[in-house]
Amino acid sequence: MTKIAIFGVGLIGGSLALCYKGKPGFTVVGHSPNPKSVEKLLKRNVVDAATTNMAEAVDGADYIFLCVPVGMLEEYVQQLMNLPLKKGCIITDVGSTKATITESAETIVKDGVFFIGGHPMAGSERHGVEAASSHLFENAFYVLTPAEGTPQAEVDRLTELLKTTKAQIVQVGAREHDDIVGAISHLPHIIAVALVNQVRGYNETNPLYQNLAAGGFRDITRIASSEPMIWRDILVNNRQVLLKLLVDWNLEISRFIELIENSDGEGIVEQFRIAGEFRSQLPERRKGMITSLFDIYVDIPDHPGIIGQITTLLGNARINLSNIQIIESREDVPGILRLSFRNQEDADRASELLSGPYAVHV
Ligand SMILES: NC(=O)C1=CN([C@@H]2O[C@H](COP(=O)(O)OP(=O)(O)OC[C@H]3O[C@@H](n4cnc5c(N)ncnc54)[C@H](O)[C@@H]3O)[C@@H](O)[C@H]2O)C=CC1
Ligand SMILES: O=C(O)C(=O)Cc1ccc(O)cc1
Repeated sequence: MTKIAIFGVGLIGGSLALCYKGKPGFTVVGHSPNPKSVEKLLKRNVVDAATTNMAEAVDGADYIFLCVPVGMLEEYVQQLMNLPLKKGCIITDVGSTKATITESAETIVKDGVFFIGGHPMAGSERHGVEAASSHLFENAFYVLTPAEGTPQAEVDRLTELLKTTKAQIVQVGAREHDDIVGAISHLPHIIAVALVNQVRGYNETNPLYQNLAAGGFRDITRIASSEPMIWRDILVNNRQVLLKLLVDWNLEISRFIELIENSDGEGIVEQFRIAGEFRSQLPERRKGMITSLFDIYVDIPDHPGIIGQITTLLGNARINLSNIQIIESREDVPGILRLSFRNQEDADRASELLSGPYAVHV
């Protein structure tokens, strides 16, 4: 029996637990310092066992996943090293930053125990075990950042274990990871929050801002709803990278100020053109940092109750809808409904189910 211990059974820890729970040959133990959380984990059936006792959680564990906020990782590794761990046990984490924990854990971990940094590059703005899903990591990258001294055989062992998540496992240097993820995930979270707060300020004197802010504004600011404590730790931890990125961001904004000041239409067109060209080369349909949802479009006649009918059909078939949006609905034009799913399988099943009664476009 392979024993997996998970510390911090929230969105990511809970999703990992669900990947292994019930699979033959695995037993999953969750840890929380809070007895109420332990009760909740057992009631929700995401783990085989749960405890507030660290020693009990790691007793005989083959793998230990640290899924707590980034600021707590080092302390957890230190506490684990004061406990009797099984020889050959691999400790890994899921933190969104990798340089500091990979470097500090290398100096803390010893005696036949290994630490290998990890970052599943999938998630959402939601948090807590309620938002966990066994499908979360499917088709996403899962980065491992082993320190130089870590034997490749141990990295291979963890890679093999992680195949169950259906993620694509890749190895990247910890510092390189933080540079890249700083640019494609941490900076966008800052920008989304700053943009929402800018509009929130205008809205104080004119509530029409909020009423009209739909569609694109909602889409690009979804990640502004992320869990504050998780992001406090990420931004503070990756501060050196982020300070450089924010300087570059200021340069990008200054460029737009200049283009607009000069009514430089050609320059603006050029900025959109080069951005569009680069963006069109980004991998599609691969779950990334800013999770792509799997969308289908349904033509709907404009009559009352239609949305209820569609969501009931999906619910009866146990297909999880993650978002729903009416794109167009005027008297003279049939409406288009955008239905978003968390994975391709759900999108395909929904498409098949709905294409009987409705016209569906993928
Ligand atoms: N949210 C996301 O989309 C992603 C997050 N991550 C990383 O995963 C880790 C966990 O984040 P999420 O699962 O999103 O957050 P979450 O809030 O859903 O889960 C965090 C877990 O840690 C526990 N926790 C929080 N403070 C604690 C404390 N002081 N002592 C003990 N336990 C504590 C919480 O009870 C919860 O079980 C973070 O390190 C984050 O950087 C990685 C990939 C994606
Ligand atoms: O919600 C989204 O689109 C995200 O980008 C989620 C996310 C948050 C933190 C990570 O380290 C990885 C992924």
